[in-house]
Amino acid sequence: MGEPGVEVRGLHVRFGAVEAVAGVDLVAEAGRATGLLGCNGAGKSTTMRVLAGVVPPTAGTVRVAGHDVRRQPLEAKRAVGYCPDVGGLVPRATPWEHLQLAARLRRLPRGWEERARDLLERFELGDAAHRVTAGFSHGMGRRLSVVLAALHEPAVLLLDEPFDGVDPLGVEATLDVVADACARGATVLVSTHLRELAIEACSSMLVLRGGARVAELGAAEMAGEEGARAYRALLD
Ligand SMILES: Nc1ncnc2c1ncn2[C@@H]1O[C@H](COP(=O)(O)OP(=O)(O)OP(=O)(O)O)[C@@H](O)[C@H]1O
Repeated sequence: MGEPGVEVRGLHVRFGAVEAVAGVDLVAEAGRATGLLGCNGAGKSTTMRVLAGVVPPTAGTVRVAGHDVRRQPLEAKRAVGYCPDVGGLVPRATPWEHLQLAARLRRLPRGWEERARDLLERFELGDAAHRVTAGFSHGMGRRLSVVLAALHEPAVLLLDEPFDGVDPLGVEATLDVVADACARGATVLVSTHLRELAIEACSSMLVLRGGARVAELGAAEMAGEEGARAYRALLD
């Protein structure tokens, strides 16, 4: 088996007196989607931010596509496509301008426009491609954030709350993006509160509580009423 796409050992993240992440271990394999679940404040977004290179780890080792986020930050960031839980969009820019900027920053070769147009159509954003995002609904913003994360077919795709407030067509398009990424051998992490969508999108789930990992379950173990009860029990 090759190197895991994401490898986190003993991750701690502290913000002043708050320990947001308190010793998380996580190994996510290439070609698979892993869910990050847990209550509000469990440390999911902070873990995602560390993987995306937005927040530095206080302690622990974090490798993304084989690159240490502390020692090789640029290489690690290049390997990642990140949909943050909030923000990330420029209100006065259109989706097409966001895509142009992403393509330039990532030095994408000619031809990226076709994939960009295809993604916009898949996410029903074709008609809004040249409207500033300031007027977007919450769900439209979520969908555009997934498009931007997926544009360059990253080795590691990080989707933080991608389904939040998104309509069924957007959910379907997001599930397709996750499946496509897995099929081409990417490592996918999806943070969500929606257990049923996590089961659809991911083959295994990591449950966090109080900044620490409390369980790792297969999708089947989370399914149905029994799975719902098992998950609920992990949250208390
Ligand atoms: N920049 C920050 N400064 C101070 N505390 C922070 C900061 N970011 C996160 N925290 C704290 O860290 C803890 C974990 O937050 P985090 O956003 O990672 O949780 P989460 O599991 O993503 O929650 P949610 O499901 O509500 O999105 C919380 O107590 C939060 O208040």
